[in-house]
Amino acid sequence: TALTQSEPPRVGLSKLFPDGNFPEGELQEYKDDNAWRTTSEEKRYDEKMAMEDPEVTYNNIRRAAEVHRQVRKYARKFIRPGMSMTEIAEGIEDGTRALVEENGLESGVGFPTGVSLNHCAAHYTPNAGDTVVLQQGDVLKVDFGVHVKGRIVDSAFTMTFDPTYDKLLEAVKAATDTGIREAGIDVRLGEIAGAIQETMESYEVEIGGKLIPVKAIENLSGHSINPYQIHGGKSVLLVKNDDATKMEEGEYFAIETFGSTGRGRVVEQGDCSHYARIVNAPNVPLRLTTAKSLLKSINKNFGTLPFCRRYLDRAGESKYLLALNHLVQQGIVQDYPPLCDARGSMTAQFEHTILLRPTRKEVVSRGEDY
Ligand SMILES: COc1ccc(Cn2nnc3c2[C@](C)(O)CC[C@@H]3OC(=O)NC(C)C)cc1
Ligand SMILES: [Co+2]
Repeated sequence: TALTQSEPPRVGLSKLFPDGNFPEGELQEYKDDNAWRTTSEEKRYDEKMAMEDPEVTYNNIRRAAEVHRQVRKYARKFIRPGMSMTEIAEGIEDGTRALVEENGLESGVGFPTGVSLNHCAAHYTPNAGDTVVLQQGDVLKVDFGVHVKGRIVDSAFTMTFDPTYDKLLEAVKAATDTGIREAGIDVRLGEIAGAIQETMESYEVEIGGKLIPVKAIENLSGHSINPYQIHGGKSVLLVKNDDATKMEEGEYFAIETFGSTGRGRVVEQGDCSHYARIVNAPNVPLRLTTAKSLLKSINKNFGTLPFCRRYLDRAGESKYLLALNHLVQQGIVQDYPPLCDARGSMTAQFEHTILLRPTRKEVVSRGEDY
């Protein structure tokens, strides 16, 4: 039996971690008026919870995080200009499904593999027939998810193949680390946003002899994550605001920031690929028989996890577009078109998933790469 991961990655992690214990992420103490948590009653409670049974509490998401680290390590090696977006997305999905030992809704891909290019920041993955090929000068956002028992790790990084936009990537990586450092129990979302924007906008990029300020994208955000629900309802914006909503103990957050050399604002642009069944969707009677059967397939294969058209193809669905658009119109499925800044601008993203544990923050998706 293999004791190390193969290349391409195909060895399930239960074989690499036979005792079922998966590594803890990076630990950060809470700041200021929550620092007391490190040595308090909660500590014993927290440790008791973690020791109680390795499978319980945080072990599921740590298994998902280890899959994420091993797949992205391979992705950063194999993704090269000249590859199609389909080859890139499927290379990541094949690795994820193998390592997480995909098993229905128990474990698998967390959401569609985002491979947004250049001025597009999020929610692009190729549909069948997409012929786009990665170019040398492209700025590629790789945003993919892994889930174990519905606990989703949402983490993303940006890849380039020449140094032109290094300062943009540096700005976004720094802004995301600021967001992670500022996050904490009882911290206001608006405060974190202000700190993110300040870090992001302290950078500029020199393009063709011109200095361009990096802008935080004002209508994108990080978000809370619930079991089987990628967006838990709380948004961590990237620009200063007075949202007094607080982060709470036990919550999971995707801390992601997006920087741009353009407007600093995205609009919906291009064909939709990303969808998700709405949690507590209205139980409207569906007249369209094809919509009824498509909804059954969505519930069976994804539940409320986001999916894309390629995943419907893979599940054996065909000629489903009319039915899918009907489910969107009826408010049963939400569509998420690609989100793009101005043509000619460049956007970058870095993202981690953090756990607000009683005694400390755990950056569960942290790796040696970012
Ligand atoms: C359908 O597949 C997905 C996959 C991930 C998500 C998670 N998410 N939810 N919202 C966003 C995201 C992304 C993909 O992180 C990118 C940023 C985007 O922020 C945003 O729009 N914020 C406004 C509400 C202000 C959602 C759906
Ligand atoms: Co993400």
